[in-house]
Amino acid sequence: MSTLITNIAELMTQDLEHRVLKDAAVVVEGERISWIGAAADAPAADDAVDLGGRAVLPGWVDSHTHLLFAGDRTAEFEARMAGESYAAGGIAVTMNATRATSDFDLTRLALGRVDEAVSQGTTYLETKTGYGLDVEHETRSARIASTVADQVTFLGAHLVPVGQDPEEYTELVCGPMLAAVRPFVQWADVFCEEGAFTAEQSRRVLLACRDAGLGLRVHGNQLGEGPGVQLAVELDAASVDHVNYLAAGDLDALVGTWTGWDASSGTGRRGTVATCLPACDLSTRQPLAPARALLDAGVQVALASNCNPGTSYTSSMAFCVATAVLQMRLSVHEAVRAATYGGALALHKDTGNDADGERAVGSIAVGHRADLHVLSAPSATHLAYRPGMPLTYAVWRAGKQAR
Ligand SMILES: N=CN[C@@H](CCC(=O)O)C(=O)O
Ligand SMILES: [Zn+2]
Repeated sequence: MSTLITNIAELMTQDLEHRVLKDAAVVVEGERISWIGAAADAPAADDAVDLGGRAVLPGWVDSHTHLLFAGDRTAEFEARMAGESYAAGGIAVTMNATRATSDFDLTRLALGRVDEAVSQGTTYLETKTGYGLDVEHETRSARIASTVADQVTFLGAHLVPVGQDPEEYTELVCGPMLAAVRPFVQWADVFCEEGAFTAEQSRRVLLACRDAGLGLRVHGNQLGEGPGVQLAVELDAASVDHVNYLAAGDLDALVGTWTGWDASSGTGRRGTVATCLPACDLSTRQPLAPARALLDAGVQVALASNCNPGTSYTSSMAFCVATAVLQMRLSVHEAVRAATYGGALALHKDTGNDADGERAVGSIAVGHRADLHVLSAPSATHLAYRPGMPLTYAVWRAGKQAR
């Protein structure tokens, strides 16, 4: 079954050539894109959809979320808006509420959040554990996460539960907890920050997870200058996320990871993606991550929602893109790229085609997964020009219309 999607005013492919086509069309066949080009040259297909001059982008790739949680932290948010600072301790409030919730309800809550994200144009997403914080509840979160998200990250090292010895807890994470979650996860992450895990504890967790075959990511430099970025670089992590406070040398270290990468062919030695989380920066009143400086220096950047109940209770990638343009000084093309191709790079899903059956996401090209986001607007510029407006008109996810 093939579908011709035509009368596209602007097709922002985010492919390796950064092509933006005008008056374009796309053909979707099964779960894959089988053709793109000028609408006038489009081949016949079984079915046709006329988009009436709207813009099409790749579906958002949200590479950093925490969707496995119950409860609400409105009071903490209100206190923050009244001048309190964010501190990692709030995670314990969500841990208690999450542990007290049934499997059925935790699944329903997570699925509801995925639906919210998809209805706003997200077509591929990662989510993390990290609100269970014992073997039983981390395993349950990982298992449920594997049924609702495209990729799952083990974040047992999110916070040391109150009353536990940090060293003993770190050993638990590296040993029995890791063994129990392993069947359900692809990645491991640590919150390497004052009040959470030290560099030494974080390194121990990441090395154990790497030995178990997991890819690595780090929550780093969110609340102050710290060792997170350097640790991510040292261990060749796929991404370091937050990056609000970069010390002298952090930017250079990140740049250094990309020296073997050929951006024009998408080949070579991958570096560590800097994932910026603008909705979180605003909700915690932290300085916005220096996305402009990172891009200018040659670092690959992703934008993600960091949807979680503490620091960023939104899955709106459009809000992140608008903020990146309006306040972080990215161009619309750069911001959309970071929220699509950048997320795919961070999740190692930027390559793949018919030959290997592992379909790339985050860009529109033949053989890639048919993940398309149609805007109620003639160009992607409207995402920043009309911030906060409901601009998602239609969504195709793996070739199926999801909205
Ligand atoms: N910083 C660490 N983890 C989350 C927040 C967790 C919470 O406060 O519930 C984040 O990415 O911002
Ligand atoms: Zn996070």
